[in-house]
Amino acid sequence: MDYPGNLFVVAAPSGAGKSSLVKALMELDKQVQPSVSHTTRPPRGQEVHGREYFFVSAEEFDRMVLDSAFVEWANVHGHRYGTSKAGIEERIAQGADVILEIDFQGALQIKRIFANAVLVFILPPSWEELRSRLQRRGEDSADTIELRLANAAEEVAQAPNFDFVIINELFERALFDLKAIVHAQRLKFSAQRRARAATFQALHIP
Ligand SMILES: Nc1nc2c(ncn2[C@@H]2O[C@H](COP(=O)(O)OP(=O)(O)O)[C@@H](O)[C@H]2O)c(=O)[nH]1
Ligand SMILES: Nc1ncnc2c1ncn2[C@@H]1O[C@H](COP(=O)(O)OP(=O)(O)O)[C@@H](O)[C@H]1O
Repeated sequence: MDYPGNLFVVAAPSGAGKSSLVKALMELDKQVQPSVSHTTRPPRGQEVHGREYFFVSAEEFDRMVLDSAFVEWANVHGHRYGTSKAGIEERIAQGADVILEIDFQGALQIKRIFANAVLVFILPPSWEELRSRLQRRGEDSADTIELRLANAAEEVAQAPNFDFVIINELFERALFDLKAIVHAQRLKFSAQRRARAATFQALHIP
């Protein structure tokens, strides 16, 4: 299905900086809207229900799975996370660009469903820096940080399956790269849509 809006998917190991980059991108580019996922993880300090996530019980998540409410969902670091169909399909159908901050399993599921989705993987500059960012963020217990670091190797191994990889060393540089990717892909897709429409018109295909 070809929608007028575009889907961008950003994945990264925990602490690499994806939430900070996506938030900064949306401040610079008002055409990009967030997809708010549902999760069974409890909220962190400043997180607000409906802003970072919809925080739901395991039972509610089960119900949504049974109702086929998710376009994709996955188990990540011991909790379940899912992207609701309602959250994205209507908006890309109306021409908005939607950005999903999800794990690699979800990203690859999205690419199977929406072949035009643009997958971006964010890498930290080193393992040491990843650990110190998680510690500096100060939102997770030591055990949670260790679990996230232990899972990071498997996640990083998926980077080659993505369309673009950004190393988030200097924040402003990484933000520039993300902005450039979104801008270039948007131009490419809109040129393709125009070319397709012109071809259909020339061939009198309704
Ligand atoms: N598959 C999938 N992954 C998600 C979704 N929402 C968030 N995630 C991922 O779940 C992982 C944990 O997210 P979170 O608990 O917010 O921790 P953070 O990555 O340290 O900020 C991250 O890799 C997120 O990208 C979703 O809807 N689907
Ligand atoms: N380029 C960077 N240099 C230094 N610190 C960064 C950089 N990018 C993000 N951070 C910090 O690292 C921590 C983790 O970033 P966050 O966006 O929460 O990561 P993620 O969403 O990938 O888990 C935050 O405290 C954030 O301010």
